[in-house]
Amino acid sequence: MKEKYLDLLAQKYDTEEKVVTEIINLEAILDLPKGTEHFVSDLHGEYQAFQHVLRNGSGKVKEKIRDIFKQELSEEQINEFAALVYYPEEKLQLIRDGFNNKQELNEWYENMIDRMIQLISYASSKYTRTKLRKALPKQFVYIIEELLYKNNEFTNKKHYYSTIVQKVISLGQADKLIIGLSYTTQQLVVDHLHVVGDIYDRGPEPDKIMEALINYHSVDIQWGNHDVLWIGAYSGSKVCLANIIRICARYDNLDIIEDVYGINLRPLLNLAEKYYGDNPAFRPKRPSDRLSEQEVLQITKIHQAIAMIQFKLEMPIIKRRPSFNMSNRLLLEKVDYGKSEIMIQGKKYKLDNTCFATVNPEQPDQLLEEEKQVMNKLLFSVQHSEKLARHMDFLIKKGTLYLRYNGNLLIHGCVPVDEKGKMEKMVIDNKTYAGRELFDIFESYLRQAFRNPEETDDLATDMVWYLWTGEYSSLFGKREMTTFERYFIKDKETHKEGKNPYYYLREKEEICRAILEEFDLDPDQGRIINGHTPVKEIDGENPVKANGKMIVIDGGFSKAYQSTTGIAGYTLLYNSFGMQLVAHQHFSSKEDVLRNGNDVLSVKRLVDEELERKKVLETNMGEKLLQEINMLNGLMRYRYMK
Ligand SMILES: O=P(O)(O)OC[C@H]1O[C@](O)(COP(=O)(O)O)[C@@H](O)[C@@H]1O
Ligand SMILES: [Mn+2]
Repeated sequence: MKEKYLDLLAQKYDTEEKVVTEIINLEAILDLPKGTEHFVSDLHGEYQAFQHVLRNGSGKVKEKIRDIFKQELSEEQINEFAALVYYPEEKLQLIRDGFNNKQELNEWYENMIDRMIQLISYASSKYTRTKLRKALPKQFVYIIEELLYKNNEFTNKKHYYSTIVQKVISLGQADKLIIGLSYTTQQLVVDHLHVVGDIYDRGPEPDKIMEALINYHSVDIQWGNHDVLWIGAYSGSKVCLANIIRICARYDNLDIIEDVYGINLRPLLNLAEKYYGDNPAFRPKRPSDRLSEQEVLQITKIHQAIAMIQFKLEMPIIKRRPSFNMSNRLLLEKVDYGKSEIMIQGKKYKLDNTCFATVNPEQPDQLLEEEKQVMNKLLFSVQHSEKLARHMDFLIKKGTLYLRYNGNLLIHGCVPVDEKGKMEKMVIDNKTYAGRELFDIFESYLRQAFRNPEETDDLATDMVWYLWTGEYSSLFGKREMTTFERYFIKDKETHKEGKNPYYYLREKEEICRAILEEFDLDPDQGRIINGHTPVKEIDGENPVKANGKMIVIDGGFSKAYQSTTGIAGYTLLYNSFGMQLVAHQHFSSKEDVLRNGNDVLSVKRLVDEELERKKVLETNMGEKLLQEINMLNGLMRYRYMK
């Protein structure tokens, strides 16, 4: 077996020199400082704000510009330069419009190209030349390398370089070069991106975020509860599908379903028009000015129709899966339809804003024939949307339920524990799981559901819905989801969703250490990185918990939640010098950055400083490279050193 493998390897490295070169190359990489990891979470469809954080590398781009140019450029010029690197196409347009003389513009080009080359040279100092080359715009690699490796000490060469730049300008290529250099800079400041869940729901453009991630140079995703809801819908779960449409209606985002993913809502609208009227509890949350009263009414009707379908669809699942332990959510059975009341935990509540026209009180879990047909059509449409297929494929390919990366544990929600901090157990298919094993079995069910989209009611598909809303789901982390109560009961007491004890126990170092150990990570070195719960900076909450073992970075991108956090949330950077938490102020708009240089105010907070600069050798990637080196050494002995 081993020899066969080495023979295969020898096809790629077919000369002694090739093997030696690769070994030396890999050894050199191991000795370089580790690349910068960038952590973001809870993007919730806010593409513009996300783009900004991505393009400015949570402040890294400006930091590098400042490092090099603080002596020669004013703060205003630094902001201008940074805006150019973030949004080169638009900024160039503005700059060009500002010049009325070609000569001056050309001087500006020459200056700018020179500065950008300096910036790239600085930002790439911890990479090999090969890696830098891969990040350069393809059509300009030769030119940029000539400019990069110039040596100003030999002034006779200066003329040569100036000639190159002037040629680029006179041939009308300056804009393209600057744009290419800007994207290279963005790529160099962040080596790898982690998205700690919740790309979808609430905001208007999750699809654009997906496209940006698909095009990003290096990324992994830890699924959030909202992401698995979309995966569930695509995998055949009708209840997940009802949920995503309900949330889109609630946030006035039905465009995503109809226009972006091409899913026909007409059958649902017809049903909605037939059975529902206006209802204050179901009006969209942030109706925009672009909506007419008629459109608001339409959305309100769709919202009710799909919410009622959702409540009905939940019931058979709860009944066929006793281990989900959700029988208290069989709410439609607890309603007194005559009196419009409900009994919850022994207490009677009045129901308001009800819309039970399609409910048969004798059999409240029964869908009308029309409702069934609507759901079948919707599911067909969802499973045949090419764009959705591409996005869901990517989520599955790059995503996991949790990730161990460079010694840290990345999870969107929580590790379900009891009050004492012991991992909660769940019985699935007659076997008991807890801790890491529970995560692994959840993930394998999700993948199974995705592989079998034609199965709509099997355990795997039901399990995806459980991940959205179940008590021991690592993504949800709450006792129950009180959607029904939020729509129909005034008393806010019933809206509470009791959190898993994890959310107060994670303040304790020993709990976090135990979790890290459960995931086979070194508790002295590792940390847990969490998303999901907005950090209420307003109330003095600290995102760094448990003596630094726990970092909560809910990005707070979601506009709907910014009033509860007081800021626009956090992102995290982890480079060879240590970890830095970045607090972002509310993002106004791209135009504001472009015109006024008003970058989001990002305040850095040091989480931890490495005593010695961390090298690639000490990372996940380093481990892989070491294995490769070992194999190449093996090949060397086997083939060439006889
Ligand atoms: O803010 P909305 O639209 O009422 O949604 C509230 C629901 O969202 C959830 O908070 C889940 O979403 P998050 O993962 O963003 O917290 C549920 O627990 C809750 O019922
Ligand atoms: Mn979440």
